[in-house]
Amino acid sequence: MTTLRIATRKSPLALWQSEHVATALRAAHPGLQVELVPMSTRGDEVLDRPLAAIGGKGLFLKELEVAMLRGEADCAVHSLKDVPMDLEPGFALPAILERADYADAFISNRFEDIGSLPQGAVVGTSSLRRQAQLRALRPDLQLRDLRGNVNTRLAKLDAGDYDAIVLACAGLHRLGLGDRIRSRLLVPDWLPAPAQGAIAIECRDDDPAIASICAALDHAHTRTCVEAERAMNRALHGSCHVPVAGYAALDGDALSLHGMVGCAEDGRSVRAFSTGRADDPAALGRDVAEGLLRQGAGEFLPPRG
Ligand SMILES: NCc1[nH]cc(CCC(=O)O)c1CC(=O)O
Repeated sequence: MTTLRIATRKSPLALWQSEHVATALRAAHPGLQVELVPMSTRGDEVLDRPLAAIGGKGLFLKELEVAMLRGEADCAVHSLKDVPMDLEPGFALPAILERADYADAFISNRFEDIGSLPQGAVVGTSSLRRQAQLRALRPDLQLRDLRGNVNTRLAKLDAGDYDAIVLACAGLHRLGLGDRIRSRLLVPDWLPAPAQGAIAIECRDDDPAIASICAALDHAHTRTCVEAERAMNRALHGSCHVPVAGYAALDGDALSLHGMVGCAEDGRSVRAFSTGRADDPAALGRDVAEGLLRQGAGEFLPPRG
């Protein structure tokens, strides 16, 4: 191969993540040429409607997958939390990079944390998962939609449209905006999206040469954790239509997983925690999903079938 071509979305965060992968691949394979193929996706273009209404997270992948099928790119870089639980047939994730900060960030120009917001304050987030957790902690808050890339969302906060917003710490750190974080929202009180903070490389599953180049960046510890989180989400039929949150930690051989399913409208939620073996993260994910369903999570999930 002469040059490895990475398909990427054009948002500043996507470009940062793809550059990060390109740099790491060049370091892992001296002499390898790597270039980015930036492209726009429907998820980036339709900003006036909630993601759930226009087809969900897969929208951020589709155009990049088409480019790989057409031979215009060899692989694509994604935030793993935006990757659907079941990949399109014919694709694989040969590398999951070491997870950065997993936590959500509370961001405000006037308030330090959720607890110090005044009664009835306006908080911006379009994430059902974040809305459900905010409602549970503070039923008085007014939650308003907030879409667009990270810089757009910060600009809307600065324009005074919101008293506070919630974003992922990882994205802020990557864009050099870590100083905007007023407080980190931490496990177990607040759970992130499954796989938040992890970057994945996707490629065609019929191209072992490319998969093996990418696999040099795989981080086994992170893969174990996010497999537990994604197996839980899969067992719940989670998607961006459902407020599902989860975070797994690995300490030696001991894997643990916190899970939550909630209701964005009224903040009701169920939570589960369990521990399992590092060599079977999917079993732990299913175990926590069963615990959530036993407690009535089904009520918050869309009808099956
Ligand atoms: N939903 C968009 C998205 N996808 C990944 C990140 C941040 C980086 C990450 O979580 O890996 C963000 C922004 C955010 O949620 O604030």
